[in-house]
Amino acid sequence: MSSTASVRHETIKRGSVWVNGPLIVGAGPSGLAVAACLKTQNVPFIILERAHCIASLWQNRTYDRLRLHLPKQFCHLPNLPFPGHFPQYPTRTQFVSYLESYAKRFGIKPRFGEAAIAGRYDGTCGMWRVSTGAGAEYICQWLVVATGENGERVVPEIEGLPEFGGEVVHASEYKSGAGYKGKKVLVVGCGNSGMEICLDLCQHNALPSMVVRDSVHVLPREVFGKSTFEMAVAMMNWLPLWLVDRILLILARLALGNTEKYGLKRPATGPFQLKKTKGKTPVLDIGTVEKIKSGKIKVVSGVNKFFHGEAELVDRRRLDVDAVILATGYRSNVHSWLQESEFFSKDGQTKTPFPDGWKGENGLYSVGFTRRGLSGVFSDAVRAAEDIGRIWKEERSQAKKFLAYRRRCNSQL
Ligand SMILES: Cc1cc2nc3c(=O)[nH]c(=O)nc-3n(C[C@H](O)[C@H](O)[C@H](O)COP(=O)(O)OP(=O)(O)OC[C@H]3O[C@@H](n4cnc5c(N)ncnc54)[C@H](O)[C@@H]3O)c2cc1C
Ligand SMILES: NC(=O)C1=CN([C@@H]2O[C@H](COP(=O)(O)OP(=O)(O)OC[C@H]3O[C@@H](n4cnc5c(N)ncnc54)[C@H](OP(=O)(O)O)[C@@H]3O)[C@@H](O)[C@H]2O)C=CC1
Ligand SMILES: O=C(O)C(=O)Cc1c[nH]c2ccccc12
Repeated sequence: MSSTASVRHETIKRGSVWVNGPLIVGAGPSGLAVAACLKTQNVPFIILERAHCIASLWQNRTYDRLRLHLPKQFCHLPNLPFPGHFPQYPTRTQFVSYLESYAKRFGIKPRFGEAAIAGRYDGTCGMWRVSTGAGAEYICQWLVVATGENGERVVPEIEGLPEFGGEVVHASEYKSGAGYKGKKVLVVGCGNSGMEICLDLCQHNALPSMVVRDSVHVLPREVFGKSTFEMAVAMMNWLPLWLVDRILLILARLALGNTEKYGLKRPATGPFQLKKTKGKTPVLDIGTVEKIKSGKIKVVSGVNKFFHGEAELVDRRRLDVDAVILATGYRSNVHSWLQESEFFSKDGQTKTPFPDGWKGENGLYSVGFTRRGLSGVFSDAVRAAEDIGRIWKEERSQAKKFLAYRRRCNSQL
């Protein structure tokens, strides 16, 4: 007994922080949402954030013209709806100001500049131990992973890119097309980022070409003035997913025409089925398809390699290129710091599908790994906080009983 205690004592660093309540890693929408739900139950917590602000994805790694692309009723966090004057699709600035007031309303004060760099479950003491780049170690009974599905950018290694010579940026560094007037810009990737960046470039009189290396589902953001996403969600209550997908593809054909004619080949699996199984988000079009049809945006095949000022495509064509924007997506960073393989899969997503992927073993939780955007964040945060709150209260009442018992025993001595 005493030897175990001394081993434990030795392995716990002098400056370690024992967390009273859960440790939340990440202060994006997910971290803030779970923190707010804990606050409403008076459960204490510590929240770590690697950046120096909340919601760093939204504040630092998105472009100026970005808006939420799902209607606002699918995007607010628990316990605080968006202000009534917000439009149907709030702007990035509005969303950030909502998150700022959310943090303020619930008194959430993240520890900024603290990136989790290592985390593991210590079976000896039955606690999670998380080290940060700032040199601290946090020891906690509950660990909530809220670092996001988009924690790191995906930057492909394409032959010759270092020799290209022109500007190369990832979509997360792109702010606006203002500096690209008259430039031939190759946008690699045709997800929502690539499509919207091309549109932005067009509107700033640049000359964008968009790489579509395989296939993509493009749906109109609205059909007959109604949100396509909202319609899909309503249909899913009554119809199987394959049928919802069929209907959506018919609507897309009516609204956008045959997009395959313009190089936008559709995947064999339907758009929502693909989102569910592979996490690949369909593009919600806000005008890019029109620009492709009018030839203002060129669709090109995959890139083979780069030369100085040029790109060679898979179809052997050569393009003159002034700048490259890699709209090649993001990945989770969970495996770069958390030593765990039961709950999180190799790609840093949770193994159990929605809505049950929020709880692991030994006090491990995840919020925001549902492949369902902000509506998934809402669902996970409420469930995780309720579960932690319940256990927290049970343990506290047991501890209180124990202390009262000790006091009684002491007074009888
Ligand atoms: C351009 C873009 C637009 C989007 N638009 C929509 C939309 O309209 N609707 C929608 O529903 N979803 C949208 N999404 C999906 C988006 O992921 C969610 O909206 C939302 O940001 C998820 O919140 P999160 O807190 O889980 O992740 P994030 O917003 O990524 O927040 C995670 C936080 O954790 C921090 N962090 C990461 N790693 C560490 C670490 N090791 N230690 C400490 N802190 C760490 C990050 O700095 C960040 O602040 C969009 C995504 C992108 C990229
Ligand atoms: N609110 C909004 O309006 C917006 C929302 N978002 C969301 O942010 C998330 C990330 O979106 P996004 O940044 O577009 O990332 P995505 O992962 O959705 O798309 C990445 C794209 O890059 C392509 N790609 C990756 N590597 C290469 C390569 N080596 N060569 C050629 N193409 C490549 C992919 O092709 P392939 O499919 O073949 O792998 C895919 O087309 C999504 O969930 C999206 O919905 C993004 C922007 C705006
Ligand atoms: O924008 C995103 O990344 C999202 O994850 C939001 C979202 C969740 N489910 C969808 C289905 C179609 C388009 C966007 C989304």
